[in-house]
Amino acid sequence: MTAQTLDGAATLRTIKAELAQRVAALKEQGITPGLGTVLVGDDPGSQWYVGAKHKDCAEIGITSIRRDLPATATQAEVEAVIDELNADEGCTGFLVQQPTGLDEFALLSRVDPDKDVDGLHPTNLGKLVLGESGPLPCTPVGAIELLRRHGVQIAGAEVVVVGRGLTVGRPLGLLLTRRSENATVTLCHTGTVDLAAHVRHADIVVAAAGVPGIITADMVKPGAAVLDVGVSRVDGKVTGDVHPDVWDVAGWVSPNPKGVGPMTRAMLLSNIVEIAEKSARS
Ligand SMILES: Nc1nc(=O)c2c([nH]1)NC[C@@H]1CN(c3ccc(C(=O)N[C@@H](CCC(=O)O)C(=O)O)cc3)C=[N+]21
Repeated sequence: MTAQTLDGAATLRTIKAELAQRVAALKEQGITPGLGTVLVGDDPGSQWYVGAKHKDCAEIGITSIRRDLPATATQAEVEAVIDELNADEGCTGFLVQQPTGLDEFALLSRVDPDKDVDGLHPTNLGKLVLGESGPLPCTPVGAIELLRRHGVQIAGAEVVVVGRGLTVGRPLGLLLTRRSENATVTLCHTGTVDLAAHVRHADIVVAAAGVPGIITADMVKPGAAVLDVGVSRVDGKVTGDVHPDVWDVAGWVSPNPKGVGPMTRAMLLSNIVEIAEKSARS
């Protein structure tokens, strides 16, 4: 038996086609959405991600505003760029690519929460906890959307999330336990004593630990859906948290690359379009 693919690359293409129509409708109302990015330093991975986001935008008619700063940029210099983008009317929303090596909490907090396309501003994470609407974090929402678009049932499912990071694991537990999703979530992490015992019960496993191959075939319930969110580089190649043998046991697997990564970009585009549509209504 081999698992079916949760195809993030194909789903990104579908979502882009849907969003292109909404962008065209906005343009008829005289609104052109604009995405800003702030990149600090010259990490090749970060440069690739930011480049991909702007390419996506160009394809669907979203304007790009790109601010690349040298690795020597100070906290104050990055904050000045954030202030500039907060004030820029052509910038619908923007993000500061992580990691910056600077005080990340201060940077996140300085972004106008209404322009926070990452959904990581303390106000927006607070809204998520409180059940209020607002921009949502792209990677965990992308993981949920990937399951939904492949018909994997979330309501009633036992979900094991491995990883408690700010951008994936922690918000994913909050998202999946909302009434609208109705999953039961166990949040595992490096302090979990017996990871295998938890994963074995899961209908859906989300591996976001950043430990190559941490999810092995013997841990997975036959037929389960396994999402590989971990990104490590082993010998220059992207390597996920899911061991390749898991494909023989699981019902669904999201590959890595071409799984949740492209979905993160899809949800970023979706957040931008939603902010622009909200401004069109007001
Ligand atoms: N403020 C901020 N917002 C982010 O959303 C953010 C960030 N910082 N820092 C880094 C992470 C990582 N991230 C990815 C985006 C796209 C892919 C992606 O599309 N990957 C492709 C190609 C992978 C490759 O070949 O390198 C794939 O999975 O198929 C992956 C990872 C966004 N992040």
